[in-house]
Amino acid sequence: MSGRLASEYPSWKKLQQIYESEHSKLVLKELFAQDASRFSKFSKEYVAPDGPPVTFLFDYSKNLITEPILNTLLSLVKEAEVESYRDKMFAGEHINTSEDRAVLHVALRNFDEFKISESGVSEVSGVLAHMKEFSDAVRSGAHKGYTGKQINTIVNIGIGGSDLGPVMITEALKAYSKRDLTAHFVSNIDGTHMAETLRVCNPETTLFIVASKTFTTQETITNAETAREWFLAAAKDKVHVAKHFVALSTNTKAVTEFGIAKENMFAFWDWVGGRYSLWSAIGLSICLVIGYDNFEQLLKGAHGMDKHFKTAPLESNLPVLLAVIGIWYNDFYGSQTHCLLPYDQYLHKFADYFQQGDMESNGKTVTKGGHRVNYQTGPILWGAAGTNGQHSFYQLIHQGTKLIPCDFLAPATTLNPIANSKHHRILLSNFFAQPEALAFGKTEEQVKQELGPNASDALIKSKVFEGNKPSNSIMFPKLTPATLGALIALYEHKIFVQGVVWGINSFDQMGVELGKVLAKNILAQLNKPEDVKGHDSSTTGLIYYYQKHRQE
Ligand SMILES: O=P(O)(O)OC[C@H]1O[C@H](O)[C@H](O)[C@@H](O)[C@@H]1O
Repeated sequence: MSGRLASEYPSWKKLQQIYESEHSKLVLKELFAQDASRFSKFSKEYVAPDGPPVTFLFDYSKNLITEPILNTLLSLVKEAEVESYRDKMFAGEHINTSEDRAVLHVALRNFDEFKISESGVSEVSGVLAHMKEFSDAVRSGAHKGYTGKQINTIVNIGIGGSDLGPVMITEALKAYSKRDLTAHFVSNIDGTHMAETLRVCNPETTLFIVASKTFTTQETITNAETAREWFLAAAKDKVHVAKHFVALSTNTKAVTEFGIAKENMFAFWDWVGGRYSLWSAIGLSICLVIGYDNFEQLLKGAHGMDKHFKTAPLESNLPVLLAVIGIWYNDFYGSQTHCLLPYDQYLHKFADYFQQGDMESNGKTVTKGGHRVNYQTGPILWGAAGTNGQHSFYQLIHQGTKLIPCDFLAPATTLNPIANSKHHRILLSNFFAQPEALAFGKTEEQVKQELGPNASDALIKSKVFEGNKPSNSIMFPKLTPATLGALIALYEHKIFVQGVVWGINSFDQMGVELGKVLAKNILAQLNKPEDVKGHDSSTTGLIYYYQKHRQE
């Protein structure tokens, strides 16, 4: 975040040389054979410094690294002054320079421990108390709808960071949820999303949560207006809106103009980035689903990781290690993508969530100093819950032409030990087997032995696994709210470290704007062909086709 080009650091140049001279010799099978203590050297157990008990094992031994490579990567982190920028973030300095804002999602889960002086920080506990009071009232049935019935359905209307976090967490922590409260999440402007949701809602028992940091996002405001119309068609009197609509936002004026009273608004501040906002009032739907106490555990789990990130030396700092291993593949091996593979059905939205977290943060081409980078920045992030991916895209990871580093995550104990935990043992056997197969593969010799003397050469070749595909494995005892909080914070800080090394601003998202502006202009031209002006022939042709075929 210094704005310097990463390629100018001495360690970057050294890493390039190391890669060129050594990468063909970096063979996992040999690295493991040469060093019996490789696992203990390249794995760490995280134990939360305090707060709710959280622990997990981070095994990074199946990576194409040696101690000298790792040390050089850590020198890169030093040269990029990551520690100093980390301290600036925790101190509330305005490290989001293009928007002149602090970056303080850590203040949302701080419980007054780190001293941070930025306006709004002292209001965090008040908003948490408001969230507790309101979620308790809805969950207990004390908060009633306009006909006196209990609320049994919530609809969170939001998009991007005002949707993905709550969706991911409410899925991940479903085991802790109030099962008689149904939660829906409407994000897309496509009317289908709202229409299909309203079809299963009853206006007397539904609470709408309008979640938008800016309260100007076209999708969210349009969806909220439609929901209000639908509600008023049944409730008739506007006075009832107060019991059925709340807002989560930084924009009091726009919330009030929409018709939601200040008492029904849960505030947050401009120093909370959208993709880092699940810890803020944006987490209200999470509180409603899992209860405030579990939400607080989630925050405390993340806070433990914040403390670790803030104080652990670089060589044992887990977000730093995760970040530099990612940089090694992204910038030196030329890997374009990174795969997140949780072996836990509850985490099936984990990769979707970090698609925004990582790609919106580090998908940048200019440094903070305005220079175009001459190296790769953020990876393309993707993934799915195991074992489903094994029956679809893993083929390419195993035998395709691309190097795809993977992170495997799994709980030792399942929250659903059905059939005597048989399912879980099968699941975990796959969690152990896949990284092993990726790393060590299967040689031509082994295939020949298996197939016998009559097998054709082509068949033998098709069954060879080259191996040497890197991965991290993260294993935790059980998926608890605090463990999930720590894992999310681990990846958040990984993104931070990588952004600082690449010299980019991980906290703005200018790239999202152009499409929004063009869409607004086109919306005003959709009525008549003669209004369609100022576009290339392709865009004009597409709009004409729509105008010819639409039926409204
Ligand atoms: O919460 P809102 O202000 O409605 O913003 C929702 C989303 O919209 C934008 O396009 C941003 O790129 C996202 O970072 C943000 O999360």
